[in-house]
Amino acid sequence: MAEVKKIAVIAGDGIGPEVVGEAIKVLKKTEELFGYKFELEHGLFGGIAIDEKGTPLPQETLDICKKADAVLLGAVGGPKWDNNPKELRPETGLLGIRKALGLFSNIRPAVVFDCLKDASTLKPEVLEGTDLIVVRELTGGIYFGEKFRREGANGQEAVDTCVYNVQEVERIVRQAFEIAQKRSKRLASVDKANVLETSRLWRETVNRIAPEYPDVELEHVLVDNCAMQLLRRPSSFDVIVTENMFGDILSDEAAMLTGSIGMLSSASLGEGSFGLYEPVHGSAPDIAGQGIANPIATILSVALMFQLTFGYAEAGQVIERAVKSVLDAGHRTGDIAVDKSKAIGTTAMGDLIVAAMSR
Ligand SMILES: NC(=O)C1=CN([C@@H]2O[C@H](COP(=O)(O)OP(=O)(O)OC[C@H]3O[C@@H](n4cnc5c(N)ncnc54)[C@H](O)[C@@H]3O)[C@@H](O)[C@H]2O)C=CC1
Ligand SMILES: CC(C)CC(=O)C(=O)O
Ligand SMILES: [Mg+2]
Repeated sequence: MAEVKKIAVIAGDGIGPEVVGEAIKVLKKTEELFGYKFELEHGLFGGIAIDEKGTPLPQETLDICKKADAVLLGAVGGPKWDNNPKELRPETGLLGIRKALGLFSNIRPAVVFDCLKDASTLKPEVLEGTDLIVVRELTGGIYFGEKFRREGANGQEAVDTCVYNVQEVERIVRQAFEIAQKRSKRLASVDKANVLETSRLWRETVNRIAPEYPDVELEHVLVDNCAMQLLRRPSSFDVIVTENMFGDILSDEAAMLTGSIGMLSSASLGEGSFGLYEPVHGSAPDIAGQGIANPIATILSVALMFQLTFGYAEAGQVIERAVKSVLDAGHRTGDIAVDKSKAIGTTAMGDLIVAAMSR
């Protein structure tokens, strides 16, 4: 009898419940195929938690997450709550849950499926062979630094501070080197060391650690140049490691190599095997409730959960193969369809992927 794995399921807002629903079908199919047992416990988070509990991150949701082996998250936020920053600020929402669960590392793979090259704005020959991972520091930097307003000589001023300590840089950089060692052994460290003191500390730390990983070829790339090179030579990148805000921006850019942000999965990890898995995209209020969201990012996040938290490598591959075969067969949600009139909906895409799952 397989050990029961506890998964906290936080569907969230907007398209969150729609895409998470399809990921749950994939979990159930995996139980059937492999005899695994998943115990799902649902928690409220984000706008829906404000509406029902008066706070975006209720203690009981945090407790459900802390008791679980992994968390599956949809997305949170939307105009109803974003317009009132006191209710759903990132600090009390996404940033709060990441910090509370000690998730300092965000792994965002961007893999270009051959059959989706037509969905990208880049030329197919530029995209050829693109398969990269952005490793983003997740609980430090400017998103977590002190922020305040003050009266200046020319009116109100706003201040955001960016702070990194050496230990925060070391742990994410080591993780990135280790990931690179298991892949093509190429690591690009992205910073703005020509301007920012935090980036100088970042680069010094990377250079100090690099000799411990002599088999990994290291390049330093300034973030503005990296934004350009991602479009010019995406396939030359293997693992990119960078600080919180740069990683946030570059991973959305990398999403467009794959054709749509609806394709990008992510894992947020801490020291142990516990992880939070979510699509890179947000709650997409513009398409919520229409049944047209692409569930693939969330489904691929389940594959990451199997690989990185549960050690169910084969089950992860079964999901990835199923996604590929459905796309190869020409099925597309609207975001990746060239001919939008032939696009299928969220549920149909989920059903096709489940039907294609086999050992
Ligand atoms: N992890 C999370 O929960 C995140 C939440 N947000 C929140 O989400 C809300 C909307 O933010 P936006 O800036 O609009 O970003 P977004 O990622 O929700 O949407 C950007 C664009 O991509 C499209 N899109 C996103 N996911 C898609 C999918 N699965 N299938 C097809 N199309 C998809 C949307 O329709 C929209 O046109 C905001 O409240 C924001 O704070 C934003 C980013 C991450
Ligand atoms: C609160 C933001 C940092 C969310 C976001 O854009 C992300 O994590 O990708
Ligand atoms: Mg983002």
